[in-house]
Amino acid sequence: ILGGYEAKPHLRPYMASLQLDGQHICGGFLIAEQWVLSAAHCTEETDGKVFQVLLGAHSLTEPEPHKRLYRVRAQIPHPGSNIHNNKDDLLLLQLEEKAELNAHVQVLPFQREDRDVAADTVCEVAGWGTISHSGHRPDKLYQVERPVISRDVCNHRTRHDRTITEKMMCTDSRRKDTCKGDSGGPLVCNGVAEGVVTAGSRVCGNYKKPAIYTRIAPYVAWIDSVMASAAG
Ligand SMILES: CC(C)CC(=O)Nc1cccc(-c2cccc(CN)c2)c1
Repeated sequence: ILGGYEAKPHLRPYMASLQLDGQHICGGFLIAEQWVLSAAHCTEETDGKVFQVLLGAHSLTEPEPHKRLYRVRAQIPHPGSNIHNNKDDLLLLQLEEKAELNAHVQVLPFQREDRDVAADTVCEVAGWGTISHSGHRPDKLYQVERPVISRDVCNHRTRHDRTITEKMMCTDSRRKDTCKGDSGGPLVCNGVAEGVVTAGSRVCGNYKKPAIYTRIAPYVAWIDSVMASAAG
């Protein structure tokens, strides 16, 4: 997160850190007791290894009550996701067991109605992604508020030049922005997850490259069917 600030501990009890060998790779969030939603491109550099999911954390390294690392039973990327574009950039992770819910571990509801969030709506995004252009990785969760920008503005020739589909949304990226390691985290508008951070052009804090999110509502049928099929 660039241009943001340290989050108040445990006010985002749905936040997940996707880790490999104890290292934070991407964000994610709890959508059901045994399911985390994240971004498919987070598996690009994992060389087939399966993530572990840290829940209930504020600091990545310090011991905290209710902080717990879960094994993953299954990792299911959306069938349409690929490394060449940001399309269908979603990843469902089934935990080995149901997460123990408490004050620090909670599910976040996601938007089920497929209607665009109005431009200028101020949403919030949090993550353990880099907090400086030099790539400093924070130990604590950071957050930032960002206004939604219209798809027409985001698709302008000088911005993302018609690559933003109706299944994506954008926020202004002038100074304050998402960055490496924030992928997979939720864009929360009025307390509801509307989008999932995707890397897009993989630049951060440049107003010419607004932040891109995969909208969740268009994927409700896929999410529900995967969770139903693997239930139990
Ligand atoms: C395996 C993955 C972690 C590889 C990856 O995603 N790299 C990478 C590098 C630079 C910026 C970003 C990035 C992420 C989220 C939002 C944005 C843009 N605001 C950029 C992402």
